Amino acid sequence: MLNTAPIIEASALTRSFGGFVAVKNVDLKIRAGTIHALIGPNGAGKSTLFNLLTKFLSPSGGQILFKDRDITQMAPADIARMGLVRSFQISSVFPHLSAHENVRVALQARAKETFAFWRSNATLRRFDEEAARLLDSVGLADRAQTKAAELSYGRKRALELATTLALDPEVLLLDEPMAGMGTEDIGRTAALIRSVGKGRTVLMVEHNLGVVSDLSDRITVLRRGEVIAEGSYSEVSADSEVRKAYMGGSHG
Ligand SMILES: Nc1ncnc2c1ncn2[C@@H]1O[C@H](COP(=O)(O)OP(=O)(O)OP(=O)(O)O)[C@@H](O)[C@H]1O
Repeated sequence: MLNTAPIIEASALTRSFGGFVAVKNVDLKIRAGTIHALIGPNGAGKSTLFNLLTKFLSPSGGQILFKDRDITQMAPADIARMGLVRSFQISSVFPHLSAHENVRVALQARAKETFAFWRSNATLRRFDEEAARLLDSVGLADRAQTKAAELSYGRKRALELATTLALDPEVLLLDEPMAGMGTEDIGRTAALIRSVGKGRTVLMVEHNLGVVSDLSDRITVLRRGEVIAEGSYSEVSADSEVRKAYMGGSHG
């Protein structure tokens, strides 16, 4: 799997804010079918790099290829349509709709683009069945009729994942999926990411190194906007530069 072709390939990716270079000449290959994590101390440039790859920020220089197509100048909605979908911090959940309705809305939004006759009863039934299947896959079958606003934090995020999966992404981009979660939700969400990662590519920024070591096939470590190491968890955690970066804490 680690030898599959890169599905995302960034070269010499750079982003400056005024005179400050937050991401500097980053070369990055995300291989198809892998779970790939971006880590590094605070201020290392992880969020900036993630925002560049998901097209929430424009690069100051460099290039991003997705399945060999140049997406450097494309908008987030366009790359989402191509199968590169970002979850957690943007996917919207409607608080007053039930979990089931939220997933159905996401399924309908996707179908609208492909089927002209999506309102037929048979199609609506299919949406209901598919929504139930997706809720089940994220462990929310017994909360299907609960309003999103009434779900616990961890379950809300599981619902966000279900609405993202409704778009059937080829690449799932997760921005700190464990942020703000307690131990129990972390365990459940990690299992969820592993299961939805089967047959897809996952790129995540994550601070919880236990989760990173548990889930990731490959890890890229950033410090001060540059890649300082890449490899498996055991490789990067044995790297002296990585150790130094983490010892340096927030000054990384
Ligand atoms: N919009 C911006 N304007 C100015 N500077 C920015 C902006 N966004 C990020 N930076 C700076 O770029 C550097 C990298 O920030 P970034 O948020 O990408 O790091 P990070 O690795 O995600 O950090 P953390 O782990 O704390 O979230 C920081 O020094 C930050 O202050």
